[in-house]
Amino acid sequence: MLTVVDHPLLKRALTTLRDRTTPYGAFRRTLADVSSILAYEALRTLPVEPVRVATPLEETEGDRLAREVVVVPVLRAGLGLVDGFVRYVPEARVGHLGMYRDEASHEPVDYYSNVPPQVADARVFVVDPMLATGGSASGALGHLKQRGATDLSFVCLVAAPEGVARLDAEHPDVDVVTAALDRELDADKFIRPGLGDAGDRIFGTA
Ligand SMILES: O=P(O)(O)OC[C@H]1O[C@H](OP(=O)(O)OP(=O)(O)O)[C@H](O)[C@@H]1O
Ligand SMILES: O=c1cc[nH]c(=O)[nH]1
Ligand SMILES: [Mg+2]
Repeated sequence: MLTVVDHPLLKRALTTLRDRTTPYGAFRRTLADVSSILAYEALRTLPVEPVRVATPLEETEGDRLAREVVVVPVLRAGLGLVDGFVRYVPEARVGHLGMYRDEASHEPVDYYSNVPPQVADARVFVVDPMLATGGSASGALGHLKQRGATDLSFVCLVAAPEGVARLDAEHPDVDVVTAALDRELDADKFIRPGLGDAGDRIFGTA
């Protein structure tokens, strides 16, 4: 299932991120704000279970999270979406998957993996700002399923129709949450209108 999050503050922030004149410091700060809004929406489906709590006046029923949360950024750009998740769920574990997209073939190349064993029993959120061809996201989700994950969501900032279709075909069980569904991929497999190379814009490497 695809959810395009609709919020005026998210729309304004996304416009700042699309703007080619936004410098990387402001880009990073704005992406941290965006990560809170996306995390808030993506975490909406977390299961809770009852717990007794004593107020200063009496005992009553409350809620606690029923499952562990694991957040897995796809390096590098996914790091920009971790803040919001760990702000709301400070006890969340964070795994890392290193992948870059080969410039000629556009296929993802794996270079790092450090995933907590608890993924098998956790609600797992894979985060990466850009879902373009879907190769990186599909590879990341496949890797986590091999490690035992069964309850996965993919959270991004900008999605291309081609990437959404690929996840739908290869990982129909995974919910996708995005701030925007853009028009198309160009000949270089960049998202149009998009925001350019997310990693370079976050880290100032262009
Ligand atoms: O859907 P795809 O076609 O696979 O493209 C999306 C991937 O490309 C970008 O990463 P990039 O390869 O630029 O690495 P970086 O984060 O280190 O910049 C982006 O952050 C995704 O991981
Ligand atoms: O538009 C795109 C496509 C892939 N990766 C990016 O960072 N941007
Ligand atoms: Mg990049």
